[in-house]
Amino acid sequence: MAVSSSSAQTRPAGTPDHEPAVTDVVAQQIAVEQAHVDRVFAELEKAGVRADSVKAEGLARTQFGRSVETGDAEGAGLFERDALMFHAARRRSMLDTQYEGLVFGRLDIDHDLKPDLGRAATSADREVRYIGRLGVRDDDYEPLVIDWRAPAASPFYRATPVEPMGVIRRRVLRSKGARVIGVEDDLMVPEAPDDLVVVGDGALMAALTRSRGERMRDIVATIQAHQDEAIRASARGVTEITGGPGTGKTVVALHRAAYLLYSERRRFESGGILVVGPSGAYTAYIERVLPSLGEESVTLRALGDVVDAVDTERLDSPEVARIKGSTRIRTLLANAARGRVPEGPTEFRAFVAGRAVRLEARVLDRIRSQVLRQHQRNLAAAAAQAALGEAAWSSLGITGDRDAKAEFLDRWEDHLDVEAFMAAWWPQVDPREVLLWLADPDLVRRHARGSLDDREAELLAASYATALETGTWSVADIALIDDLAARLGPVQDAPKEERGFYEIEELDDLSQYGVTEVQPVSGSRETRAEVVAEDPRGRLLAGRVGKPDEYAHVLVDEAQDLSPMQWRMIGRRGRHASWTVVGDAAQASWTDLEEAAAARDEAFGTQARQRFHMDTNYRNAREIFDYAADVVRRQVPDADIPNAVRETGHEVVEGALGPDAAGSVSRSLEELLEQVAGSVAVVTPQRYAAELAPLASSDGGRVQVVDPMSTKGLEYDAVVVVDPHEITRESPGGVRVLYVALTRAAHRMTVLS
Ligand SMILES: Nc1ncnc2c1ncn2[C@@H]1O[C@H](COP(=O)(O)OP(=O)(O)OP(=O)(O)O)[C@@H](O)[C@H]1O
Repeated sequence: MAVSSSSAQTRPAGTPDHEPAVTDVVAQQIAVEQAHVDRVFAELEKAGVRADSVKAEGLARTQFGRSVETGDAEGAGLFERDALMFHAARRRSMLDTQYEGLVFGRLDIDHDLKPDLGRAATSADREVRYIGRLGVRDDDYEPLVIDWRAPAASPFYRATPVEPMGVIRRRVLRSKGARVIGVEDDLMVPEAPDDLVVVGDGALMAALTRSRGERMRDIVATIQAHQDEAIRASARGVTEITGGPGTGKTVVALHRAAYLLYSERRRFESGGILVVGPSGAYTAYIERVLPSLGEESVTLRALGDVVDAVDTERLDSPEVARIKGSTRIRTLLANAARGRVPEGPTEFRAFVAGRAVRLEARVLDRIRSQVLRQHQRNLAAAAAQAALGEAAWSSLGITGDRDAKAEFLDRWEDHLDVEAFMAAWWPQVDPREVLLWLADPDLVRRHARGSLDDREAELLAASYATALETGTWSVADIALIDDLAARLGPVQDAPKEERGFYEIEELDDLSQYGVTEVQPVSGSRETRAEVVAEDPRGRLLAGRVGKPDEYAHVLVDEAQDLSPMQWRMIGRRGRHASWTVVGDAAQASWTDLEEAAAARDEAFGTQARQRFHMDTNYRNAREIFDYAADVVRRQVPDADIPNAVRETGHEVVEGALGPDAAGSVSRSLEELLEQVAGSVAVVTPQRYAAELAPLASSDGGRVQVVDPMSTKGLEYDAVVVVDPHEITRESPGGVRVLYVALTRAAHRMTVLS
């Protein structure tokens, strides 16, 4: 640790009159900052009491909307809200050991600073500004801490020695709860004033060297100037953030979400922000970032979890995923959604108003097509019944008798046979049912004629047979369920009286047997759960697929992986939204980038776009990243290769896998567990997954065994990459997915071939 300046004024009382030891100076600086942090916490305690009463009056949330810097009633409302958030955050912090400090920054500012003159003003002319996760003022309404998102905090992120923006010293405070445990300074002028101590080797390096936990941390104390630009960019239109692995795209995008909620709270809190990521592991990994920034109102969804009632992690084979992801499949979905219900009736026969009516399959098909041209299927039962009635009357060949027709149609409306026929011919169709119809290869071939070949039809049908066996959907199915839901319309409840009727019947039946306690028809939760557990089909159809929620802002991470069908699904949730889209084409697992780009453009509409490019890799040690970059460059010459900033002196270790894969991997694992303090991952292709799975229990949960696709967006202290050749062979994106696996390690990596 470096101490570049100190003086008698900054030494603690009683220090002998010689240069103080480095630790003394640091301890003393920590004590100075601790005094301020204590004041902030004391103020918040008082504010907590005030905030509770504000809350009781229901006022707090009606007064949002302006910067915390405002001195009027709205500012007060915002401040009380911050106090409320503080109390929520504190409760959370007891559970969350990662929670790092409410006050994390300090600026010493000289408003008349002339950078080229070098020396800055003495303490009397300087302003001290503290930066934190939320804004806090004292009784006189003087700011004790400024919210990191407020304009007044901006120099903390933007000041550089070339353009210091008045800042002499930028200080980052590290804390554990309310206790300050370290400070790191950056000097923005060539020489510090005598009374200003500068300690530390820079906060960024300190942050990057720390070990990785199970959850991503926020970077609010060390956001870099180019990242800050993307975070604070205009909320309108589409913001695209690109850059290679580890360049902070995800973490920047999440801070942007927090910034949008701060700068336009009314719009984004009521309209909602949706964050979509590649997998459940990813959402679990990032889920603490926004709460640690004080924001709880963002919806996080994995691609397998975008549609309500369905949540899956199962991946199809690359071949099947390609069929399900391409918009070519829409022909099949459209035809299936418009087609006959399998096993539905193929003709209608009944006596209505004393007349024998018979309608053949051809007529029924024609009526169905006509009705569906104007209506969504699930909303068209009444229209279908009416059209059927007209057709039935025409089939009788009676002309000119208006009264007879009116009487016929009247009887038709509530005829029991017609009702029974309608229930079978035009039932409410769950979009998931339609997908399960596709387990029939003949039906797929018939409906997909011209859009899928026979082999593709075969593969697709087989995948739905698998769904029916396992009771699980695949991630790619979710977008198809969503597409079908949009075609079919929401499933309608049966009319209320009807249900009442059955309930009474059941009640009567049971009472005959002396049963006194009667369950509702839908059954108790336990019974339903049991049925669902033993019945794969029941599992696939559990819950209700509702209308998609719409959001005011949609943030898509790992956007390069979205298939065209997934873009359409997300697009339905952001029809009136602004977007933040984050990605790196060199890490793509969806191969037809052009088709995906077209679907993405359709989702964005004609909105203006702004682009930000990140070119510094903050995750991987330079040795690790150079290794990965060499691999990807060979096959993807135009890959966007960032610059890794941190060296460790530890090269990537290459080894042989040998016939005993588990033995080789576990030896490498032991070494890595010795070398790093945090998380270690074994990234393995499918071939060794079962054999290596037991390694995950080693070392108190520090080790994870994961497939390459599931590591997207994640990172670990150390990684063993197993059989890179096989990873390339089995993955949908080939070497691009291997590139993902090779860029997950922060400090150490072993590759076993
Ligand atoms: N300014 C910063 N200060 C401290 N750490 C940072 C900073 N920027 C990025 N990082 C760290 O770098 C790592 C990589 O960030 P992130 O996961 O957001 O990168 P990414 O570009 O999304 O990567 P990938 O495309 O490989 O998933 C994270 O540990 C993140 O906390």
